[in-house]
Amino acid sequence: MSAHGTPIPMTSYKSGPLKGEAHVPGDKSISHRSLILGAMTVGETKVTGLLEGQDVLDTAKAMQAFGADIEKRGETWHIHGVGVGGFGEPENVIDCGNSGTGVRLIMGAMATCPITATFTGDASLNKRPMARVTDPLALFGARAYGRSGGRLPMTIVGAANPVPVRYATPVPSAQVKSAVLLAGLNAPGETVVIEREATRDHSERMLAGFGATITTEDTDEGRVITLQGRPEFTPQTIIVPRDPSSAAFPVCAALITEGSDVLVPNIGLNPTRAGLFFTLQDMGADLTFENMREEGGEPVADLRAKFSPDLKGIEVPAERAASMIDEYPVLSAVAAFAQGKTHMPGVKELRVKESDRIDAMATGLRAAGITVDEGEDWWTVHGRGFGDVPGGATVQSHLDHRIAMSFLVMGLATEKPMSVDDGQPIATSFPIFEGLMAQLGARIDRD
Ligand SMILES: O=C(O)C1=C[C@@H](OP(=O)(O)O)[C@@H](O)[C@H](O)C1
Ligand SMILES: C=C(OP(=O)(O)O)C(=O)O
Repeated sequence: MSAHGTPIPMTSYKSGPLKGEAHVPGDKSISHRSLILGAMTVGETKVTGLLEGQDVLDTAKAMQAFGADIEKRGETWHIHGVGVGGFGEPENVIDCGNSGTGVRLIMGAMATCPITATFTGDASLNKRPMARVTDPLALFGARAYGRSGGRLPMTIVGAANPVPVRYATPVPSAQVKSAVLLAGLNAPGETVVIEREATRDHSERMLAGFGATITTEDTDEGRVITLQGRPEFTPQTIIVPRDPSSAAFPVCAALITEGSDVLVPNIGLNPTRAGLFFTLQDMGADLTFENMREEGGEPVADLRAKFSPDLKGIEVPAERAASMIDEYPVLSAVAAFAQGKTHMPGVKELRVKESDRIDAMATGLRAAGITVDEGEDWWTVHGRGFGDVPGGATVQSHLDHRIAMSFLVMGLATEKPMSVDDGQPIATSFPIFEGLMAQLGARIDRD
């Protein structure tokens, strides 16, 4: 969805106590992958709990353009796929809207099919680097023609006779890893991806679920993932777990608002995703995992977050970065209410998300009265402690849902309200954010 409508300015006001249950939507990463793998499978894959955020809806549309039949009946999405290597050539440009995951995974999935497709996105996506994906796709035999700097719009000419690839990812990125694995599906023989730092492993888990032969081995080189090409996929019934990256917002809101006690049920605690929650506990948050269990091969718990007035700033371990990469914006908002400094190293990937997230957060935090230091690969938030964060700023969301939601959560506990210039991007990942927060007792208004 490239067309960006009228901005929606929003303001959040000191609130609390927040009480009740927050039922957040389905996991965005798993939702994209369900649609793409379903589209690569002959027969009917059924998905419930799919995130109906704009990013995922754009991926659904794209899969239809490549030939899959996708329909929602009742609460279930039904996908009739075309098989591995069966994608047809889209008649039109594929618009992935705001979604890095969507465009990069789909490029991978089509790169070993004998077809050509052109991709575009919104103003944010068209600034993001794509060479990280097109470089390894070239090794399969695919060609990419984009704007300078490897930016969208971009045309990919798929390899007619793909060869398998062995690729060590130069950046810690599940999107790059997944693009290579999806391309490897239609290459004969063994495709190998090596990642120095483990990133989210939803693709590996789901590929195995659909019937691919895929192994993961931790070695001195890093994590080595080996996939056998040209598998026979079996349609699946998928229940998408709730998104820990969305859960982060009500959890953090509860920690910083006086008297709060919020339960966020059924949250996936896959270790490659759960870093924020351990970091908050390290800061002294009253955050507990209740009813720990296993569902669909993933650890799941109900999160209980209570007002935590004595948070302390910490050193966030760099090796934890990949497991909480999307949560640094909201963590930095919480860090403003902690005593002392929170130092966050090893995070240069934050500079190439929907916005430069270090710059976007640092600018807004400073406007709200918080000192922030930053370098290319790190930043430090100087917390002022609970009850001493001025707020009173209007900040830019830069077409970035997580920036918008982070400042709106922050404003629930600052002395003066916090405003964002545009809350519209929230719909990409968390379309029910406003209603859910209101139900808990948060005052977040459209201006
Ligand atoms: O694979 C995925 O589903 C995602 C991977 C991460 O991006 P990178 O691969 O760029 O780190 C993350 O930031 C994004 O929200 C979702
Ligand atoms: C980085 C994100 O998404 P994407 O890369 O898919 O745009 C995100 O959701 O925080």
